[in-house]
Amino acid sequence: MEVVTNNNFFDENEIDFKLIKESIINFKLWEISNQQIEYVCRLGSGSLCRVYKGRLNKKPIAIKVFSPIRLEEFKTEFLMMQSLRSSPFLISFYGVSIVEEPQKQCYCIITEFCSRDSLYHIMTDKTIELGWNRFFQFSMQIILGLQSLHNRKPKPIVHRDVTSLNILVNEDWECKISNFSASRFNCLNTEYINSNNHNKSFAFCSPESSDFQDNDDDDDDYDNNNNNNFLSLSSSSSSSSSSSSSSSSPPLTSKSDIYSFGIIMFELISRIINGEYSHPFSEFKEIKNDFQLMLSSKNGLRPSLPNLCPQPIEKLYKLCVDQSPLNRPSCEEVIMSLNQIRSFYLIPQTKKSWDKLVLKK
Ligand SMILES: Nc1ncnc2c1ncn2[C@@H]1O[C@H](COP(=O)(O)OP(=O)(O)OP(=O)(O)O)[C@@H](O)[C@H]1O
Repeated sequence: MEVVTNNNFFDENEIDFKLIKESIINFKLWEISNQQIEYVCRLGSGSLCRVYKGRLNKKPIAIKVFSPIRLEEFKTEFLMMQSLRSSPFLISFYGVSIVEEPQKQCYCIITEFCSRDSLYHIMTDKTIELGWNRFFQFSMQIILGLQSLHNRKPKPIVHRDVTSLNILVNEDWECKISNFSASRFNCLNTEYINSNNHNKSFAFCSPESSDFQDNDDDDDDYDNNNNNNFLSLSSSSSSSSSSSSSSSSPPLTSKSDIYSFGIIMFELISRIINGEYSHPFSEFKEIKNDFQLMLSSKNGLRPSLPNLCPQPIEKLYKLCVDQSPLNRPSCEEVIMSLNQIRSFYLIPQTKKSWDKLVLKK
């Protein structure tokens, strides 16, 4: 019998699933038997997975099923989720499971279920009325979620794919930051830029995301200035994506997440004042593809807020999407600002004039 020696070729019958499972750190610790899970219906699908609603011990859950070719993404998301510290504004992680099919094993991440879908879905639903109270509530919850990532000890986490699609909202209208599969800590290398997987997120990518020059020295200065010690997959995971060394990656830090938060502010503000959702950058008809979008944001172009936007909110938005990461506020500063602006809004005279700006159906 001919022996096939090419490593790229394998007979599916010979895949040792047990070995794969054992190679995933802490899998057994977090494993939930598939028999305990009841599947209810399909919720949606992303670029990496299919998502189902299910039940575990009668409690509603979301089951994110990764196809076998997405094993690396599964490992990344699993690594991130097990290292999250509990926060009401981060999606709660319950465990992992395996769906067994003949010659095929799909790995699943089990999380809490968010019945109102994503913040994006809420903003695009014209039947939902959004006013300034929701603006303050959602913005505060998102920034508190980010703060718990950025302040994680001993190693902080940068999400790096903060978009309104990745903010899920539960029955009680609480925002939960989710989808950590893109939280590769060296994500913005060429592989990421060229990937179709994340094409929805370009409008949320900070301008420094498209830097490719080797700027190790800058990285050091930047990290010193920001007291950053961000968890890096290159040191904490065996993921293949980490092999592209951080030496050629731009200095992406918590301030990249703040930029993305600023773009979510734009989405909320324009939805509240205009009464309908506008995609960030969609006003610029000359921008036809993601490359042009990245180039334009690198050249300082930003989605423009409605003319009537209250000035303190506009000021905070502009700071968050500042060209220089160093000028962008930290989560603590955003929280302080939001609290001050909200107190100002609650003064009856201000409230009356700001509420007049909200377009009601
Ligand atoms: N916990 C949850 N509760 C309710 N719906 C969820 C939950 N998790 C995911 N979904 C739904 O499934 C969709 C896809 O999930 P998710 O964004 O995690 O997939 P993905 O493949 O990682 O996405 P992307 O294409 O951004 O990489 C979400 O937009 C949402 O509609």
